[in-house]
Amino acid sequence: MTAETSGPDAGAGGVQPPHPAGNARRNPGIALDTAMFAGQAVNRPAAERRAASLVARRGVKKEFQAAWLINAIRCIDLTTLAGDDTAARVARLCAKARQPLAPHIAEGLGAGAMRLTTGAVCVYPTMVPHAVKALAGSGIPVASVATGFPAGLMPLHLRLEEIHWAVAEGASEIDIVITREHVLNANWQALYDEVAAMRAACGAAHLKAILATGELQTLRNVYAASMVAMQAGADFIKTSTGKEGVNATLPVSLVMTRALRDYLDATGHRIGFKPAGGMKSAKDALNWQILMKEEMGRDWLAPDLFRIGASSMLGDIERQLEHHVTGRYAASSRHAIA
Ligand SMILES: O=C[C@H](O)COP(=O)(O)O
Repeated sequence: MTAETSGPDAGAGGVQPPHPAGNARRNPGIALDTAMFAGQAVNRPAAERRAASLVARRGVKKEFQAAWLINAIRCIDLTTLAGDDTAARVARLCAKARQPLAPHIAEGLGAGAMRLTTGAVCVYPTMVPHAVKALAGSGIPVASVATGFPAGLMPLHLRLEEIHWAVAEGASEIDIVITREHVLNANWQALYDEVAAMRAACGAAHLKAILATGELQTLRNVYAASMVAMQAGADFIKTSTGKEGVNATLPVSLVMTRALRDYLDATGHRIGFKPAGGMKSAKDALNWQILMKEEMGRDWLAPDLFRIGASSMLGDIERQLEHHVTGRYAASSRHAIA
């Protein structure tokens, strides 16, 4: 039997207004401690079964779906990471981040007065100045990918310089990529040192560590890389760049949330989670929120601890919400982001 779940903030009196970016109290990191993951085996079939059963058993009641989808919007890092990005495309994306729903939909949902925005806008470094300009006064953070995104295969001093540049241009969140080879060679010290150096380069900007889990070969590696990134001071751990062959999946996300829990138990520090890559549907938005609520609790349903990295999910969410309001579906082209 399906155990349905209520609204995302049902215990706190409805959907909350947007949060400022990042945790109030940042993860300072700890010394590298391989004992926290060395003996950690991960049973893939068990992780797959648990992930499948979570979303199968924990449906979202129809009357609460709109609230969950609105909550997903405030957690989206609205993203464009394409070779043909332009200032004009970024400006259109930022306009969408400021007003993610058409006014008749927001009003129909009773959210017209709520200052609903996406969690952030995420772009390549040279697009940061355009995003900063377009988002001025909105309070919406600009996130920049950096460190040779998506592969990261460039000298460390250049990757750190890229972080400095993006921060100087106004990015307040930096999505870094790790060197996958360090994980594949179990060179934990090298991984720790590079993420710690990146965290230092970020200064006040928050660091999201992209693990590129589709290239880490095993779930055991995913768990270990998650733990090392957190030990080195990551504010968020993020699944994927969106450019790997396999991007965000629920079983991988489950393993990463278990690492978040273990790190919290060991250190008292709350780290955020960002699934990203290939997440396109409103159903994805619901599934990942169910995972967060079941594995981490309601605190991980807010943008200071949960983001969804997506370039093309908002259109489907808007479509579903329009259906909720009007009882019919509009053509998806009517909700194009840019
Ligand atoms: O960080 C965000 C991802 O690059 C977005 O991936 P996507 O284009 O598959 O939505």
